[in-house]
Amino acid sequence: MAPSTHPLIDNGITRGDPNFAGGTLHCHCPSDQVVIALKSNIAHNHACGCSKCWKPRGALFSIVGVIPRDNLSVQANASKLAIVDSSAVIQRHACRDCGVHLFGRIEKDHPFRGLDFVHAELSDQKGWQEPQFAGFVSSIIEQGFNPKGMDEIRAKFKSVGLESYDALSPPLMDLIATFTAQKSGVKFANL
Ligand SMILES: N[C@@H](CCC(=O)N[C@@H](CS)C(=O)NCC(=O)O)C(=O)O
Ligand SMILES: [Zn+2]
Ligand SMILES: [Zn+2]
Repeated sequence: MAPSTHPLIDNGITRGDPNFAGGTLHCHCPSDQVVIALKSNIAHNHACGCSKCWKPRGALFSIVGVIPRDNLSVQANASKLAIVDSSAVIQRHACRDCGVHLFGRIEKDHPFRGLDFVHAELSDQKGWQEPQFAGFVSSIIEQGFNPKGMDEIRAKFKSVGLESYDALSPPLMDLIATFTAQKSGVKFANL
C-alpha cells in the first residue's frame, strides 16, 4: 500500500470556498480543548514535510497555511498552550496535553512576520483553502523515510495536481530573497 502523505491529499483534494470567512480550530483533547478563532480564510496552504510542523498520526506531511496574526485569537484554554521550541523562527504554540500545534508565530524580523501558521484540519468547518503545493518534500528522508520511495511521493502529489518543492514554492522563495536583498541594501538591476 502507498504510504499516507496526509488524509487531505491521499484521496484527492477537496477545493475550498473562496468566500469562506473563517471559523474555529480546536486541539485533540477529549475535554477542555484549546480553541482558536480565525476571522478569515487561510492563504498559501501547503503540505510541509519538515520535521517541525505538526502532522496527524500516520501522515508523512503536515498541512499548514497562514493567516494575518490580527485575525487569530485564543478563545478557550490558553493556559494549556506552550511554545515547542523557542529558538525556532516559528514559535509553535502546542497543547501541553495532546501535543497538537494550534498556531505558529514569528516574532523576529522575517518576511513572514505578521502571519501565523495554522492547520485547518483542526476545524470542523468546511471551506478552508485547499493545499496549493508541497514543500520541504525531501525533508521526510531526515525523519526516516526511505529515499527509494521519493518518486512515488512526488508522483502522488502530481496526481492530485500539486507541485513538489524541497523548500517553499518559487513565489514564496522569491519573497524571502527579496526581503533579504532589501535588508542588505542590494539594488535590483534594471533588466
Ligand atoms: N529539513 C529541516 C527543515 C526545517 C525547516 O526549515 N522548516 C521550514 C518549513 S516549516 C521552516 O521555515 N522552518 C522555520 C521554523 O521551523 O522555525 C527539517 O525537516 O527539520
Ligand atoms: Zn489538547
Ligand atoms: Zn514545516
